[in-house]
Amino acid sequence: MSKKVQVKPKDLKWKSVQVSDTLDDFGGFYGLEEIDGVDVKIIDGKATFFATESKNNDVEQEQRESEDQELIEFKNLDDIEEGELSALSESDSDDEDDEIEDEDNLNDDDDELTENVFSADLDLQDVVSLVELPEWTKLAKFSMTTLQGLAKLGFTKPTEIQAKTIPLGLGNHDIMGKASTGSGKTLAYGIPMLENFVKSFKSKDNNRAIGLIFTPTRELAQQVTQHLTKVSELILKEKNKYAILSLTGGLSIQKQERLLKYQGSGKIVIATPGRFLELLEKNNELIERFGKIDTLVLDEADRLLQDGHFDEFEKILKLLGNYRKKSSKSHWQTMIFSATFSTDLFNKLASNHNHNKNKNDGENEMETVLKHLMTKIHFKSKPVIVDTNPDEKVSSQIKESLIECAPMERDLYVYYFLAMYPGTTLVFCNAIESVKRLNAYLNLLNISSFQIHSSMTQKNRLKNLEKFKQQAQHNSVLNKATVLIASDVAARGLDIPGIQHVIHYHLPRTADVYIHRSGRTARHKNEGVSVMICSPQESMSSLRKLRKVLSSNEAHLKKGKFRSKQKWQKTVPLLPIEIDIVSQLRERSKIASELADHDIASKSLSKDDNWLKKAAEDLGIDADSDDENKDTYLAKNKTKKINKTMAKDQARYSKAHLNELLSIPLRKDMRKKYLTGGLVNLADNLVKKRGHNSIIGQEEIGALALLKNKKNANKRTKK
Ligand SMILES: Nc1ncnc2c1ncn2[C@@H]1O[C@H](COP(=O)(O)OP(=O)(O)OP(=O)(O)O)[C@@H](O)[C@H]1O
Repeated sequence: MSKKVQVKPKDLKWKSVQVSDTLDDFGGFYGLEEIDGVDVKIIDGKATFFATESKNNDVEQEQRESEDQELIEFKNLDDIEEGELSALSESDSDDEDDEIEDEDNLNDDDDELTENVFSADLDLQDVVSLVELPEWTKLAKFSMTTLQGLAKLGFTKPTEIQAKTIPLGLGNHDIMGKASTGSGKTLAYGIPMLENFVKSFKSKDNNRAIGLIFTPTRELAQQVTQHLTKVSELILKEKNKYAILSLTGGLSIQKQERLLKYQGSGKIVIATPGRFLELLEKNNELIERFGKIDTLVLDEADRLLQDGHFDEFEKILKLLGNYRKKSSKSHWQTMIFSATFSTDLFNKLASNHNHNKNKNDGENEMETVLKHLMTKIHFKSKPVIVDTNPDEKVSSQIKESLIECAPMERDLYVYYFLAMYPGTTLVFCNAIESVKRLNAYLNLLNISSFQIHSSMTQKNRLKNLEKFKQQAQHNSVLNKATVLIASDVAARGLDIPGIQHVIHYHLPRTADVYIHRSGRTARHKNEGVSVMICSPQESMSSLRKLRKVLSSNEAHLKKGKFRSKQKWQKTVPLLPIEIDIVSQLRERSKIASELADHDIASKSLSKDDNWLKKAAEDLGIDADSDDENKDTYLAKNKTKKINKTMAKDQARYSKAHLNELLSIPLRKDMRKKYLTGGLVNLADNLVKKRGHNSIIGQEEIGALALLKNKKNANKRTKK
């Protein structure tokens, strides 16, 4: 009886197996080999090979001859049943160098196979552990690709909205999903679509488009694309590099048309309606291609169905719907998701329906909204409504607060907040000019600040977002503030990791914008702070309206069980302010504000002059500045800007003065003249590096902890 000895995977003599040359018939296989007379045992989660001794010598002998033809057997992970693991050739660690050396000999195709189909670090241990995601596998049967993606992202269990909607999505139901911001809606609709995508590799029509996802902003489309790509990275190999494709404005349409021509590209498309309509109208073939989709998704649906997106979206639905009818295929599955679905957001939809009349007593808000939606969007059947936050409007993981100040002191209190709580902060302004100005103001105060707004090019928006994320990572170690200042284009859906605070520099115009802005913090299971800065007048008017909408939850009104509406929340807790710190910041803030006004006004004036000169050149006339003065609007506008500028030496002096002030450390309780005097031995704290990073004598406490302590303190005093 010949003895079995352990052999290394690379010493095995694999024989390649002839298979048909079209990928489809591989049933997901990318290359196939077989071997006989070798046993495989799983030891410590790793495949170990045992060959008969005689085989072993031959194996070594022949291995050298067949080395460069080596095609390694890879089984598409989706075909691996639990517990059944084919013998996958894998090098153990001491052969790593040879393995790398071998790879150098592989020709391009083999390179592609080795690198594309199976990442070397995904050894059996990982594959075995992948199926051990019980919280997911008890929900439904998922492909190994999806489980592998979820395991790699560390998503050990589904969020509530995912657990409730994924089985419905896999069951091809139409869905209307509502869940608080940061609760995982992207994968709630993304995973059922990815499962169809994985299955499509076994279907004959491997080029068919599987799904279309529409988002209201380019950034969100980019983010959803990245999110889905990460989950399905295992199957998205060179061959499928463009299978999940983002098609948005702001980037080259020619390139997007070229990418759509690649074999296997655009099986899942994430698009903004404007650009997608432009592509459809330029190329009828795309109408046929995307008319065949299985699933259509509207992310941030309420925003998509207003703000002018709806007209474009309606045209897209008509083009694809007409094709669908002609091809007499059943209608596609439709899933619409948002954190906010409130009837007043759907006025445009309900314009030809007076929704008050059509509203049945006790009908809840979601049903009313859905009724209007169904007049505009053709569903396969009545969508299943999944509402995981019927009561609260703002995620319960967000601590809200308010800073009341004079209208001209907004800058000062933003500066105060950032000085006191140097974390990662997102500041929202209602106007692009305010974004630019605040960005200049904070940079003058040596605070890392970046801006994104809709009048920037797409490339610059994405670049600034990237720079902000990198700087935030760097600064968090140094406990320094990093700020992203944004207009509401950034409010929706952006998932920027680690945002600790959201500041509303201006009060949002509607409740849903407030919810979406605040939802940029407290993502998934994290907590965060949302601070509104408003004047006393605003507190009495727009803030009261905002709070009333946020607190009114009609979900409580059930037919026959009329319960009184929750008393709307009269107050949001005021943020405790250290007046002595504010007083030390006042002069710096004033100089920085003036310099920021000067910067913005000077840039704007020079832009106006250039524009006028260019316009005059184009018209072949002299740029006569008098013309400009004759135009009262231009003249007034110009005067306003000139009044904000200062003479060059004045600007230089102010800057020098500001830098001098910035070199003086802030100190709590200015009254204490001596470091060792008073109740707290400041010197001791300094030596032991206790207390606030940049304010002497100030205790180190974050805004979230401060508000939580305050809330608990209030509870205690009420008892
Ligand atoms: N099952 C999960 N386990 C852990 N984290 C998850 C899970 N699903 C999603 N996440 C993470 O939670 C964060 C929020 O996800 P996502 O952006 O999909 O939320 P959302 O509900 O779409 O938010 P918004 O309403 O702001 O668009 C992301 O960072 C995502 O990676």
